[in-house]
Amino acid sequence: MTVRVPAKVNLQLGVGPIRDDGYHDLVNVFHAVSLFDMVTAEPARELEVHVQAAPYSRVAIGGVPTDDDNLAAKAARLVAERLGVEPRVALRIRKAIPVAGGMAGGSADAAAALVACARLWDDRDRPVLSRDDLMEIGADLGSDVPFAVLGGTAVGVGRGERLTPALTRGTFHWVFATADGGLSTPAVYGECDRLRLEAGRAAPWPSVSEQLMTALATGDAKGLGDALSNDLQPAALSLRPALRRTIDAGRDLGAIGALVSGSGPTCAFLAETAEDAADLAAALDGTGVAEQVVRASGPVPGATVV
Ligand SMILES: C[C@@](CO)(OP(=O)(O)O)[C@H](O)COP(=O)(O)OP(=O)(O)OC[C@H]1O[C@@H](n2ccc(N)nc2=O)[C@H](O)[C@@H]1O
Ligand SMILES: Nc1ncnc2c1ncn2[C@@H]1O[C@H](COP(=O)(O)OP(=O)(O)O)[C@@H](O)[C@H]1O
Repeated sequence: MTVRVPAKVNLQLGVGPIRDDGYHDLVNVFHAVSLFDMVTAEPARELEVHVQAAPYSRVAIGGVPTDDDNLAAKAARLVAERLGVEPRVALRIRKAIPVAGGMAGGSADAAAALVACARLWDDRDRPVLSRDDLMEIGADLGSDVPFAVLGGTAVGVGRGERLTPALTRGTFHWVFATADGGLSTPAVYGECDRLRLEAGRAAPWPSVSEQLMTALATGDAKGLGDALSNDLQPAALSLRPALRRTIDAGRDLGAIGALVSGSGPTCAFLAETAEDAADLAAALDGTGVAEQVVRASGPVPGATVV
């Protein structure tokens, strides 16, 4: 059973006040893009996790656990528990999504494992677990996991796990600049809180950008480029000042939108056409500001059996 699962970029990441449980209330507009991890699940004597970089990808897999800490392993255990079976499965993960890169690669693998294990263990004719059930189980694994099951473009509220699909038209063309070394998501949220406290600014209550929703619904790439926003960007730049050069380089080379993807350090650039994206990727690669330059388009479906 092999499942293909996409990376995400956040088109809007509005970070509200910190809650009693330590999470922040968000308006999180997720957009799934055509950069995929593959997860294969096959029967085995016990739960095993194997991780490798996808062919032709230069993802550094050093930081990815191969034990029970791997989010895909946690996902397999939760599905087994719900179906009342033993988690006897070997999970083979081929990663193309950068690790700790702000593109939700770990969440993607968890989503893929949920879908793959449910297919492996659930009743084919009368499945116990629906896609909604898998999204609900996913929310216990991480705020971004339900979206990796769903895919497309969607607005997430709460900690990002409560999703409503967004209306979109056409395809958007992206270029991603990866960085050497990741950024820790809790550290970036912590830095966001610290910067707000230092500036004496109360956390605003975020709301969905109408400009963004209109651009998505009409397939207006320029409008989308103008409406992109990420409240975690100042924190990511504070922790990794070199990213400023990457963002500026993309803009100088003609990107119609540029921002840090989620908690970073990957930077995302929007182009008007596929051809513009190819030109931008080639030019950006030549500047040396990125570890790797990757092209992708969106929206694409969530975790899908192939
Ligand atoms: C920032 C975002 C944007 O989509 O993703 P990345 O860019 O890291 O992929 C997400 O909010 C990350 O989601 P995810 O990576 O699933 O986070 P979780 O495992 O749920 O939480 C990890 C930690 O992030 C912080 N966190 C996460 C979500 C949220 N709404 N508020 C938070 O403060 C908390 O410190 C939490 O302990
Ligand atoms: N399957 C997995 N792939 C990547 N990282 C994983 C996985 N399972 C657990 N992790 C841990 O989660 C951390 C964050 O991973 P990732 O989801 O790639 O980043 P981000 O939250 O920035 O999108 C990694 O540094 C790693 O320790």
